[in-house]
Amino acid sequence: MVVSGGAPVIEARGLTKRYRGGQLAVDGLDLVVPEGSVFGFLGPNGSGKTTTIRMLLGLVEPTAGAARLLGRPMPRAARAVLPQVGALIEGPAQYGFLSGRDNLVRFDATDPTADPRTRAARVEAALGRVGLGAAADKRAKAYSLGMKQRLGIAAALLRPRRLLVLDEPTNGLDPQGMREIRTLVRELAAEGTTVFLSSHLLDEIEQVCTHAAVMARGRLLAQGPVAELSGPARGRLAVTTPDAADAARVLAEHGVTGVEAGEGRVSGDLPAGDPAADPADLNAALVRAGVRVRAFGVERGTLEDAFVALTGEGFDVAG
Ligand SMILES: Nc1ncnc2c1ncn2[C@@H]1O[C@H](COP(=O)(O)OP(=O)(O)OP(=O)(O)O)[C@@H](O)[C@H]1O
Repeated sequence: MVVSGGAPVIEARGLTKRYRGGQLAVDGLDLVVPEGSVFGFLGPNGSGKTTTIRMLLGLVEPTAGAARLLGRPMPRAARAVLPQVGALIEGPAQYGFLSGRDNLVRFDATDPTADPRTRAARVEAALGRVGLGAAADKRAKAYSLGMKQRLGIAAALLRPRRLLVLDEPTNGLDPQGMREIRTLVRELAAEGTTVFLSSHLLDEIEQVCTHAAVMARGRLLAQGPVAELSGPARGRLAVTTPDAADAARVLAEHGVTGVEAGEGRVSGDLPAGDPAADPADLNAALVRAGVRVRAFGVERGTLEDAFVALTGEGFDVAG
């Protein structure tokens, strides 16, 4: 995965959308998506993700602000830029009575710039790309939801793309289907495609994305590399030991707070802001005191911790 220092693949400045009814769906959004990233656009239902994606792709006119895609202004440069961008918005549109392959043939034929002589090869490559080669002759209506989603992505990948935009690609999928999509996203990223995907599922973003932005009620709360967003967020120390009571005492003596001792396990909060509190020293202190340590680690904060810290509320994953 190459995250280069080049121009951002997506850049929004003060991007705002107020719908005619007066609803402020997106409010002054500043967004920077680095090339080569898998960028998670995270927010509860109704937080403005789809509206943002539509503005980025030039499908909805912003009320204020500006968006650039692949370094070019949108929607002005849409004709030059969009051929390099694959998008899957609001689920795949497919003909159930056609096979997966014939769906792609049909879709490819709607592209006036696609050479009919190389169509078959293009379609086979796209089917292989998403792992539908073996199921290519099945009718799409017999596909699982995950397969339908992959067929939709295959359609977006009939041409080489610099950027792939996926709006809630795992919505409604079972765990197996989600895994398939995650694997595909990772493979595409490894080949250098920047992937921008929206989701209301925190752990999904955490598992697949290098970068993320967090939206709530039309506003951007935070953005950056996932590791920076979720950690250090007050790492919690976790020690696995048969001597839990002794370990708890030693840790407390060394400034660890909120110590909890359970069966074979002790956890606690590292002394905040104390540069002398190196976890290695705590481990050494345990060993000196004769505590037998089976495992010793600092648990990173999760994106959910970060979200709760940002909003003061839980992440509503309903719907
Ligand atoms: N065409 C429209 N006209 C008026 N209001 C709209 C329109 N589309 C969306 N909205 C409103 O704008 C807000 C943001 O909606 P949007 O679909 O962008 O959010 P989202 O984060 O993508 O949510 P979801 O995951 O449910 O699609 C919501 O309150 C929604 O009701």
